[in-house]
Amino acid sequence: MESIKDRLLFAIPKKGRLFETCNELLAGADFQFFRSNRLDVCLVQNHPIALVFLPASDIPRFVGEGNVDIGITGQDRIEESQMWPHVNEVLKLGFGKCKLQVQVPEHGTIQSVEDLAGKRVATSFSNIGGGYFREVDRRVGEERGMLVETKIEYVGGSVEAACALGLAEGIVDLVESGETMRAAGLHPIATVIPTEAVLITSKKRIAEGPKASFAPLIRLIISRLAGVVASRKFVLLAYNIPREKLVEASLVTPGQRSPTVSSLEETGWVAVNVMVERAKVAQVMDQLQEIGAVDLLVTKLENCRI
Ligand SMILES: Nc1ncnc2c1ncn2[C@@H]1O[C@H](COP(=O)(O)OP(=O)(O)OP(=O)(O)O)[C@@H](O)[C@H]1O
Ligand SMILES: O=P(O)(O)OC[C@H]1O[C@H](OP(=O)(O)OP(=O)(O)O)[C@H](O)[C@@H]1O
Repeated sequence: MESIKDRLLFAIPKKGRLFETCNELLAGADFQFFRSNRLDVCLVQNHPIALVFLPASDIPRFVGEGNVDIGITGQDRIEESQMWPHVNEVLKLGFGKCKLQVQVPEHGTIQSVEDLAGKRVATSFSNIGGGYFREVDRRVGEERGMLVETKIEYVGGSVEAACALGLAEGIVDLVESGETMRAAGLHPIATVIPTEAVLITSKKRIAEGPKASFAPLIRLIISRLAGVVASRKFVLLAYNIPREKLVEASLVTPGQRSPTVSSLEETGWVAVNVMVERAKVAQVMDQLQEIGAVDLLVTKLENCRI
């Protein structure tokens, strides 16, 4: 295999929730690679980059300790590995969004974190969960005038089963749709942190490593991924509107800098092209129609730089 020594090392989650979208991002940014079956390192064909496929939970450490230059992982994993001081978060990627929540059986006697203090909590996030409950214990201990110590029980997966199996009275786990939580008969009583996938760079590798010359390549990765992320977040909206309604419509669709406005052949009418957040576009179209816009067209963005 060609040497990876002279290449920038880019860590990507090798499986799990972030894997698929990471691959889509890399393809969207035109980083071309072929990954042979089960091989965890592969070369990008059109740039001096080697992709290293690692567990999402290990990526903060590899980046933080300077073994790789740049990586994608969840903010929760960075917090859990206590690597924030050693990495720079350079881009929020807009996927892998969920919350780390304290959950308890829906119909049980424990219905607040204060009720849970001093009992057992199962989690794969021992550092985050431990830190959170140390603070709860301190507060509850002061109120009760006694030492309160919640026991953190580490489990590697299927955390939601812990209460039913009698291992713990509550859990700390990730929640996105809430389906897993509800299926296990649990409900949330507190949010510990929100999280999403981010691009991180190594402070150590950049400061001390022999790879300072990779700075332009890191800037290219950030700029290309930011373009793909923005193109997933925004759509292009085009509409026609009487010129006298343009000011009012521009308040609803201000665009990135300002809307692109061109005259129509029909006197008194203009055509507007503007970027709108995908999640808000239906509501924006309703508002524009109320104002008097017609011929509204939404186009998906393939890529962009903003
Ligand atoms: N339900 C979810 N919705 C959105 N993002 C999630 C969800 N579950 C996990 N994530 C994000 O994806 C990251 C990886 O989670 P996942 O459970 O896929 O990892 P894994 O493959 O089980 O474990 P490892 O970290 O060992 O690779 C999490 O740290 C979190 O940031
Ligand atoms: O709120 P939801 O949409 O149901 O998602 C939450 C679930 O997703 C994650 O697990 P995942 O399914 O990735 O598998 P894992 O248990 O192997 O980590 C997380 O650990 C929860 O169990």
